[in-house]
Amino acid sequence: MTLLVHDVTLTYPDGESRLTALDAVGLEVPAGTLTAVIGPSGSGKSSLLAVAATLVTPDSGRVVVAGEDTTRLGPAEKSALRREKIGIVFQQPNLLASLTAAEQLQVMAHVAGRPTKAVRGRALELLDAVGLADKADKRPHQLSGGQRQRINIARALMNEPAVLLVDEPTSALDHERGAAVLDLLVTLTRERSTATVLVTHDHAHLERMDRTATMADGRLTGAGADAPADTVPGAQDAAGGAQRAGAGTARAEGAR
Ligand SMILES: Nc1ncnc2c1ncn2[C@@H]1O[C@H](COP(=O)(O)OP(=O)(O)OP(=O)(O)O)[C@@H](O)[C@H]1O
Repeated sequence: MTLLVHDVTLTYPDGESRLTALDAVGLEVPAGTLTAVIGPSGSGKSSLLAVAATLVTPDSGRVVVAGEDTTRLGPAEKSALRREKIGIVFQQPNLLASLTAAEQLQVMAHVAGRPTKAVRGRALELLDAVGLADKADKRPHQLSGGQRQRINIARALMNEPAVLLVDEPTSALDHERGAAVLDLLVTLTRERSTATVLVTHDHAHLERMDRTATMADGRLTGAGADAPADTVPGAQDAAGGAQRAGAGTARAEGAR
């Protein structure tokens, strides 16, 4: 299992007490599949992505990325794991105004310490994969909102992540462009074998996702975490990885 969130609870300070944002949440995402997470505002979707991205440490539970139990890692190790194994697509593209489309991607390889000659070629290949081969030398202000979001997605894939986390990628797009971006995410998930989690309010295209999990009041249902481990493709790998890390069984039981 490429991404495994196991029995995760996350609370935030809330006056005198604490607010439970994630309540015993479990999520299993095999490589090459896409899980959509839906749910009302405040139900915990962004918190789930932040925990899966290792940006927020849960109160309890485990997050296993490509066999690595991230709960055992220090801050520097987590940063390295994020750079190498996790691609994150935020709602807003946040592209750098002075860089061309190709440079937006190339800079990711530099940040990850992979400034090889092949970087430009990989950036161009990814721009081609998102339908922007002819925009490599354009700057953000020369591109439409949909094109900027495609660059945002290509940029997240630059370092060949095992896990792709996507937060509301269609919220600023019209229906047609939103549908095209979701189609693209499904195609890239298959082609690049990423374990993809997509938070969306856009219910129109959910039938194209492999799974749809629903978040309500910090609890998640339908995320595959209630399936027996031996029926989920790749689950044995996750169990091996987790056990090597000394973390016990990899079966997630949070979603009921
Ligand atoms: N940094 C924080 N400090 C305190 N409470 C927080 C923090 N972040 C989120 N919360 C609370 O945790 C709960 C879950 O929030 P979260 O943002 O994960 O939900 P969401 O489903 O992503 O909502 P939305 O769709 O509006 O983005 C909410 O009650 C929210 O107010």
